[in-house]
Amino acid sequence: MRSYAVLTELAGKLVVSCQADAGMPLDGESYMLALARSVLLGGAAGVRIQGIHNVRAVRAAVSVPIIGLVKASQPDSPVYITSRVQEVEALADAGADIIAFDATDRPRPETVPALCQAIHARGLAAMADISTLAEAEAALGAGAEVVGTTLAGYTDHSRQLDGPDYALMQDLAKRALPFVAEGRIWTPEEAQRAFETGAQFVVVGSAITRPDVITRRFIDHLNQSPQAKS
Ligand SMILES: CC(=O)N[C@H](C=O)[C@@H](O)[C@H](O)[C@H](O)COP(=O)(O)O
Repeated sequence: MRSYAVLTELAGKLVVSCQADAGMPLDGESYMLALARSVLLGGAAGVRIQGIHNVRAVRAAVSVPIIGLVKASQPDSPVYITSRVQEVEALADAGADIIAFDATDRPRPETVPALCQAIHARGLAAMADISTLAEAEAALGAGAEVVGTTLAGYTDHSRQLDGPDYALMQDLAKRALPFVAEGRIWTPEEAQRAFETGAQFVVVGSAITRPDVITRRFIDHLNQSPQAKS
């Protein structure tokens, strides 16, 4: 496995995912750039950015590491995070330093080794988004530098949890497999626990950059309280 300076640079640090679903009010490159600049002001060491135009816009303005990905639904396949070599090429052209791709064990348009090879051919680091230990082992065996717990709870065959999947992190740590903690991390304490469990770095998204989701959590909680107005 090659070593990538960008992974060393992020070790022990917080990366913030800046994403908006298609059609949401923050869906637009100027908004993504503003979010990226804001989280960097707050001390994020890097950003995770979805979409070619967003990666290009953020790359032009910031020098921190960018984890790039493309979300695109595929015909006859449930995978939607970077699943094609042509997406890898476009992310590399746009200036990503690390490319995140779906490495789950599901029908896919192109294989995990083919994606890793395409990422490495551009001199970039491969971050395999996985949902289980077996997927992590397969992806690292196929050449990925690091796995992300990103898709734990988002495949039918993985543990469905409300919070971060620490059991998966522990399994990865026990086997000394390099991993990034990502997915449903809502508090600084949860991020700290992920580091204590052995994460190389931690990625937080919704808790910082999705005001609609954050607001909904407040509303849902308040609606459950006896004082709530119906
Ligand atoms: C499952 C999936 O599609 N995850 C996506 C991956 O890029 C993003 O929608 C998440 O926001 C990101 O993983 C960060 O996670 P959280 O927002 O829970 O902190």
